[in-house]
Amino acid sequence: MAMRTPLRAAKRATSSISSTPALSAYGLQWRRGNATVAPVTQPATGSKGPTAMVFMNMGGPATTDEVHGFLSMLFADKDLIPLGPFQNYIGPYIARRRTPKIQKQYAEIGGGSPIRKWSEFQAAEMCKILDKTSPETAPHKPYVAFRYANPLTEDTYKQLLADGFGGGNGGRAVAFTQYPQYSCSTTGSSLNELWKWRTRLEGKRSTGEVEPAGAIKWSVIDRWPAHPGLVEAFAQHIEAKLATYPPERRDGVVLLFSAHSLPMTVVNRGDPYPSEVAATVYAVMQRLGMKQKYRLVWQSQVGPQPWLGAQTSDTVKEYMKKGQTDMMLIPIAFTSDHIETLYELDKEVIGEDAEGHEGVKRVDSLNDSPVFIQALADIAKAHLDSGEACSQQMTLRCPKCTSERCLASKEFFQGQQKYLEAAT
Ligand SMILES: C=CC1=C(C)c2cc3[nH]c(cc4nc(cc5[nH]c(cc1n2)c(C)c5CCC(=O)O)C(CCC(=O)O)=C4C)c(C)c3C=C
Ligand code: FES
Ligand SMILES: [Fe+2]
Repeated sequence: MAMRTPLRAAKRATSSISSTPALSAYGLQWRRGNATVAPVTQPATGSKGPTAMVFMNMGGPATTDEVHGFLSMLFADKDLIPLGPFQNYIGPYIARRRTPKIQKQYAEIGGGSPIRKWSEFQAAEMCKILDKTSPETAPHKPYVAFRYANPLTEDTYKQLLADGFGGGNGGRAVAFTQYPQYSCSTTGSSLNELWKWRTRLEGKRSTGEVEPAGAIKWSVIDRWPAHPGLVEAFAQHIEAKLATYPPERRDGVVLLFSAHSLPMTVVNRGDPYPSEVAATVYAVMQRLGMKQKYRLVWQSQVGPQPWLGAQTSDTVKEYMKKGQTDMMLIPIAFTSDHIETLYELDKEVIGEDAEGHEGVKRVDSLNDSPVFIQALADIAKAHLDSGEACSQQMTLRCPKCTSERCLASKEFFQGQQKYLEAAT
C-alpha cells in the first residue's frame, strides 16, 4: 500500500523487546515437560511456559520523520476513522495535509512520542514480576504491537513466529491491551488487526474451519478500568500533585479527569468506552474518599463532527472565568505520556487556556510507576490463572455494529477457548 511507504521506509527495529536470544535459539528447552536446565539469565520453563506477553497500543512516531507514516496508517484504519468507499484516497490526503501541523507538535515535545520507550519498559518490568509470581507460565517474554507505528502488529507477529511461538510449534501468547478502558476504536481496532495478521501469517480460520496445527494459542486481556492497582497508581499520583498546593488551598482544588473524546457517532453506536472511563474516575474518587470536587471532561477532538463533551479546554476556560483557578488535570485513559499530555494539556490547555496560571497543574502520567507495573503483573497473573481466552464482555458487539471484522475477530478470540483448554 502506497500510504504505508513512509513508515515502512523508516528503519525497523525488531519488535521483541529484550536482547535475549530468540526462544527457538535455546531450542528444546522451551518445550513443555523438557527438563533441560535453563540459561542462568532465564527463569526455568514452567509446565505451561513460555508465554509471550504482547502489549497492544496505538503507538506514536518516534521522530518527526515518522509522523506522515503514523498519520497515514491512522487515517487508513476503518475501525477508527471510517471514511467510506474512498478511504484509500481521502485517508492519505488528510494524512498529508495534517502532517506539518502534527510534526510541529512532536517537535515541541522533544521530537517524538515516548510511547515506545514506556511500553517496552512497562512490558519488560511486568514480565520480570510474572516470572516470579507465575512460574508455571514462565518464562514471560515481552513484546509490543503498535497499531500505527513501529513495532507494527505485523512485525511483532513475525517476530513471535521467529522466536518459536506458533508456526507449527504451538505456544501461548496473551494480547494485553494497554488501554484500560475498552473502545472499538482503540482496543477493538488492535484486536481486529491482530486477527488479520493471524489469518495472513498462520492460516485462515473462519467459523467451522479447522485450527491450523501448531498455531499460536491466543488469549486476550481486553479491559481493566477499575482494577485496584490501576486505581491506586492514579490515586497516588493525584495525592502527590495535590501536596504541591499550599495546605489551605488543597480542599478547593477541582480535579479534572481528562480522557480522549469520541465522535458522537461512535458513542451512539454503543461503544463501551465512556462508561468504562467513568468507572475508572469513580473508583479513583472513592479511593480518594470523595474529598475533592471533580469532573470527567474530554479532549483531543478532531474534525468538524460532534464529539462527546464537555471539552477539557472549554472547561478550564469556563472555570477560570468563574474564579476557579486551582485545578488539576488528570489524564485518565492513557497510561504513559503522549502528545495529548505533553502538548495538548501542558502547552495548549495549561500554557494558553489557563495562561500558565500556577494553580492549574497536570498530574504525572503513570509511566514508570512501580504501583502501576505491579498492577499490570497482577492483572496478567489473574488472567493466566483464569484459563480464559477472553472476557464475556468482549464477545458482545455494539448494538449498532455492522463490521464484519468485529464479528470475525471476536469469534476467533472466543474460539481460542477450546485450544487453550486442550493445551492445559
Ligand atoms: C483512549 C485513547 C484514545 C481514544 C479512545 C481515541 C479515539 C479516537 N482518536 C481519533 C483520532 C485521532 N487520534 C489521534 C492521536 C491520538 N489518539 C490517542 C488516543 C485515543 N484516541 C492518542 C494517545 C493519540 C496521540 C498519539 C501520540 O503519539 O501521542 C490522531 C492523530 C493526531 C491528530 O491528527 O490530531 C487522530 C486523527 C478518533 C477519530 C477516535 C475515535 C473514533
Ligand atoms: S463497533 Fe463495537 S463491536 Fe463492532
Ligand atoms: Fe485518538
